[in-house]
Amino acid sequence: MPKQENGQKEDSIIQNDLSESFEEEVRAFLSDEEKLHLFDDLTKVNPVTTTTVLKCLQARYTVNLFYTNAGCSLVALNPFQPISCLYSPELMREYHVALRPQDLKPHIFAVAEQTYRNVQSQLDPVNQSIIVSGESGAGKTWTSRCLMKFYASVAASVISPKGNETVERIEKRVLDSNPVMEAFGNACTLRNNNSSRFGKYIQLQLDRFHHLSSASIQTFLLEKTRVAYQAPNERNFHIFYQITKGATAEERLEWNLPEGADYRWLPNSERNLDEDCFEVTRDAMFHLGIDCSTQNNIFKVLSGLLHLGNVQFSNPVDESQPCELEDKTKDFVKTAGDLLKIPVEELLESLRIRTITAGKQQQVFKKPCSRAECETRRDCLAKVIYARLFEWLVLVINESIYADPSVWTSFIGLLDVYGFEAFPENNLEQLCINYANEKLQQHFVAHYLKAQQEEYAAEGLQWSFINYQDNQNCLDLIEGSPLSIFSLLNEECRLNRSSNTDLFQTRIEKALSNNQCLSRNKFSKKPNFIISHYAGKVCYQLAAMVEKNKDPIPPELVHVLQNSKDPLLQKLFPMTERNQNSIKTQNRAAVVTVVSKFKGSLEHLMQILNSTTPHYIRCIKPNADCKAMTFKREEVLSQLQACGIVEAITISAAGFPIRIPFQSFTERYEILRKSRGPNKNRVCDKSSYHTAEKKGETLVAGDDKASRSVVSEILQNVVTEQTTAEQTGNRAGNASVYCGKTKVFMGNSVLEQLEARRAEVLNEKAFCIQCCWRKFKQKKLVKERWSATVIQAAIRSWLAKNRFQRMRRAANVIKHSWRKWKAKMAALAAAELDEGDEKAFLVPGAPVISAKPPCSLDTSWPLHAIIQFWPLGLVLAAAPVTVRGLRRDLSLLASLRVRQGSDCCRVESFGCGITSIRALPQGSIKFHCKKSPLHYANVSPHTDACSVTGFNQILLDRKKLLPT
Ligand SMILES: Nc1ncnc2c1ncn2[C@@H]1O[C@H](COP(=O)(O)OP(=O)(O)OP(=O)(O)O)[C@@H](O)[C@H]1O
Repeated sequence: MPKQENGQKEDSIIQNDLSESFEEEVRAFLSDEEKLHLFDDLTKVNPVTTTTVLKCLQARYTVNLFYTNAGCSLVALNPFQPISCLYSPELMREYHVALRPQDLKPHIFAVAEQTYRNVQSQLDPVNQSIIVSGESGAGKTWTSRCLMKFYASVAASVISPKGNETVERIEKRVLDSNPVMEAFGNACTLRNNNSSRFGKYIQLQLDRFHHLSSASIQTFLLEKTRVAYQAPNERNFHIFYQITKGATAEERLEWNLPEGADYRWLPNSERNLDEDCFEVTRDAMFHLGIDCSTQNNIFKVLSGLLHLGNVQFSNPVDESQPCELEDKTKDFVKTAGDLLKIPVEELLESLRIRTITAGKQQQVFKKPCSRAECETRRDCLAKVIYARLFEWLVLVINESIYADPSVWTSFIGLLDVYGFEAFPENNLEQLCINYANEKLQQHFVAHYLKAQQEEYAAEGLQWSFINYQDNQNCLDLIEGSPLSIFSLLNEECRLNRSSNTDLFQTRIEKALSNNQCLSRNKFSKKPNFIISHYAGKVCYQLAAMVEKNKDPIPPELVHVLQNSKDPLLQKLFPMTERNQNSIKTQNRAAVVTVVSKFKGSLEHLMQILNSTTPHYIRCIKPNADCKAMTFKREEVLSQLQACGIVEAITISAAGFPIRIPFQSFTERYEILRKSRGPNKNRVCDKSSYHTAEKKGETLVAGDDKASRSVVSEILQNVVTEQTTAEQTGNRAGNASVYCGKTKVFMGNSVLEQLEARRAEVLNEKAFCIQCCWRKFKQKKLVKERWSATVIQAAIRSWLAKNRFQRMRRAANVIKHSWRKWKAKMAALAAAELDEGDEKAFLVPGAPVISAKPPCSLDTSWPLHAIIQFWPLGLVLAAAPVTVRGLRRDLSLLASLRVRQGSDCCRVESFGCGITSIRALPQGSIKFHCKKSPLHYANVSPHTDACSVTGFNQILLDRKKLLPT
C-alpha cells in the first residue's frame, strides 16, 4: 500500500512537471520574455494577464523605461532617482515638434502634447483634462510639475514680444505657485518625504492662439490636523521647518524663534530635507505678489502657532475653575498672544471657557472646559488659522495668475489627487479620499468603458462580451440619497447629540443592509463598517468620525480671532454680521459638514471633468521604501488594481481596441482589394462603390453601404474569420473584426494582418515598378553600346585602311627602287659578261658578240638574278627605320649573312606590328602579324578575295613574275 501511494505521488509529480513545462513552453511561445520590455502598450502583451503585464512593466523598469501605455492611460513608474535627459527642454521640444508624438516612446510629454494638439484642433470637447493619480509617493506631484513645465515651455514659443511678456509672467507665476503650495501643503510622511497633504486641480487657460494666458488653482481637503498632530516619524508642514531653520537673526528676534528652541509641533526637525529651503519659498511668494511685509506677517502668525503648540494645560484643583497652565508654558501663551496680536487673557479664556446659550431667553452661560477640551480647542485654533491661511494663499495665487474669462478660450486641467488609501485604521479622511477615487474611477469607467459600449451599440455590435462592474453601487452607498453613509453622518451632526458609535454602527447597518458593498468586521471590538471599493475592501473606524465630520470651530475661537489686531488674521477672519451673532445662533445654524463640503467641491470638479476630454496618468510606486530601481511585484499589482489599470487592460484586450472609419479604411487598404485576382463579385462591388463615389453626398446611406461592401471585400481577402462577426453582429466565434455601420472594429491581430498584407502588396508593386524600370534601362544601355560599337568600328576600319594604304605606298616605293636597282645590277652584270665574252671571243677563233642592254637579254637569266637579290630587298625594307648609319649597315649585313648562311630567315621583331620575316627563296614569304587590341584592326576594309595586305601582296605580285 505505501508503495502504491509512493507510485501515485511520483506519477502526480511527473504530471505536474509536465504540465508546468508545457505551460512554460506555451508562455514562451506567446510572449518572448526577452523582448517584453519592447511592448509600449500593456494591452498588447500576449496574453494580457496581470502576470505578463507585471513582467512587462518590470522588464521596462530594469532598462530605464518608466512610461508605458495602457490603452487610454499612461502608466508612470517612479524611478526614485533623477534620470538625466528624461525631462530636458530638448526632449520637450522633440515631443512638441514631432509629427505624431504618440509614435514616440510613451512619455508624459506625449500625453501633454496630444492634449495640447486636441485644443489646437478645436474638436469638441475642446477643453482637456489630465488626471494624475496614484498612491502617496508614486510621483503625482513630480508629474504635474513636469507637465506644467512642458506647457510653460510650449507657451514660451510665442512670437509677439508683448504676448511673450504676458506668457512669461504667467508661466513664471504658475511655476512659482508650486514651491509655495508645496511649502504650505506638503509634509514629510512615512511614505513620501514631500507628500502633498491636499488635492489640487490646476487649470491652464489658453487664449485663441493657444498660448498660456492665465491659470487657476482649486484645492481639496487639506490635512489641517497635521498642524497640531504628526504621526510618529512624520513631520509638520514644510513651512514650519523652513522658518525655524532659514530665518535671519533679526527675523528670529521679531518672530520669537530663538535658535535651537524646541517646539512640540515640530518633530524630527533635525532631519534636513531639500524641501526645507526657505529662500525658494520666499522668492516664489514675492513673484506671486506677496510682498515682504505680508510675508513677514505670515511667518509671524506661523511662529505664533508653534508657540501655541507648546501651551499645555493641567487639571484644576477645583473643577468649577478653568484649567491651570503648566508653569513652563506660561511664556508660550504670552508669546503666542503677542505674535497673533490677541490679548493673552482673551486667548486663554477662549481656550479654557465654553459659552453656552440656552433657554428661551437665550441665556448665556460660561463653563470651564476640561483639560482635554482645552487641548482640543488649542489644536482647533491652530488648525483653523492654518486652514484659512492656506485658503487665503490659494486665493492670492489665483489672483496673481487670473485673467478675465473673455481673455481665454480653452483650458487644460491638471488634477493631482491622492490615490486610494487602505490603512489598518481608516477614518473620515480615508473615506473622503476613497470616495474621490471612486468618483474618478466612475469617470474613467464612464469615459472609457461606457464610451466603448455606446460606440459599439451605435454601430450595431452587441455589448455582451465585456463584463465590467460599474461602481455605482459603491457610490450609492457612500453618497446616495436619501440614505447613505454621508447622509447618516450628516444627520448625526445635525442632531447634535453626543455620539454613540455603537448605535451609529447599528443605524448604518439597518439603513444600508441591502447594499452589497457594505459589510462589517465582526471580529473587531471597535465599531466599524467595511466598504467594498473597486480597488478592494476598506474597514473604517467609526470612533470620532461624527466629530471629524462636524469639524466644529468653537465660536469663542472665531470671536477671538476676529478681534485680533493682526492685519493678516483680520483678513482671514473678517468680522461679519453673522459672525457677530454666531455665538448666540450656533446651535440653530445649519451645520456645513466636512463630507458635504467635500462632496460639493468634488461634484463641481466632476462637472468640469465631464465637460472635457480626459487623459489619465497612473503613477505607480515600485516599492514602499522609495528605493531606486527596486521593483516589487505585489506592491505594483495592488496599485494597478487600485487605479483601475487591470480592469482597463482586460477590457481593452477583450474589446475592439481599433476602430477605423470606412473612408480611412478604404483609403489605406484599397490596394488589397485591387490586388485580388479577377472575380465576378469584385466587378459588382466595384461598380457599386464607384457609383456611390460618383453620386457623392446625395447618397450618404448608399455611400456607407458601398463603402461597407468594399470594406467587407478587403476583409474577406485578408481576414478569414470576418464573416462570422458580420453575420452574428457580435463577438461570437472569436471573430476579432467587425464591420459596423460606419466603422470597422478590430483587434490588434487583424490590424497586423492587414498591415502585413498591405506591406506585401506594396512590395510586389514596388518590385514590378523596379522590373519595368530595369528593363527600360537595360534596353537603353544595349542601344547605346551598339551605337558606340558601330562608331568605334567605323573609326577603326578607317584607321586600318589608312595604315594599309600607307604601307602599300611604302611597299610600292621599295618595289620601285628595288626594280630600278635590280635592273641596274642586271645591266652591270650583263656588261661584265659582255666584257668577258668579248675577251673570250677575242681569243683567236672566238665569235664577237656585241654588247646588249640587259633588257634585251633572254628573259630567263635576269629574272634569276632578281630572285637572287629579292631577299636583300626584303632586308632593306624590313630594316629598322629608326636605326641609322653604321648600325643600319651592320644590321643589313647581319640579315644578309643569315640569308646566306641558311635557307630561311631568323625570326626578329621590327616593330610596327611586324614580329618576324621568314623568307622562302623559292617560294613565298609569310607575314606574322600580332593581333591588334583594336577589334577592327584585323579586318580589311576591302572584302574581295584578292585583297591581301602588306608584303604578301608584294610577294604575290612577285610570284606572278616567277616562272612556274
Ligand atoms: N519621474 C521621476 N523621476 C525621479 N524621481 C521621481 C520621479 N517621480 C517621483 N520621483 C521621486 O519620488 C518622490 C515622490 O514623488 P511625488 O512627491 O511626486 O509623489 P506623490 O504621488 O505626489 O505623493 P503624495 O501623494 O504623497 O504627494 C519625489 O520626491 C521624487 O524624489
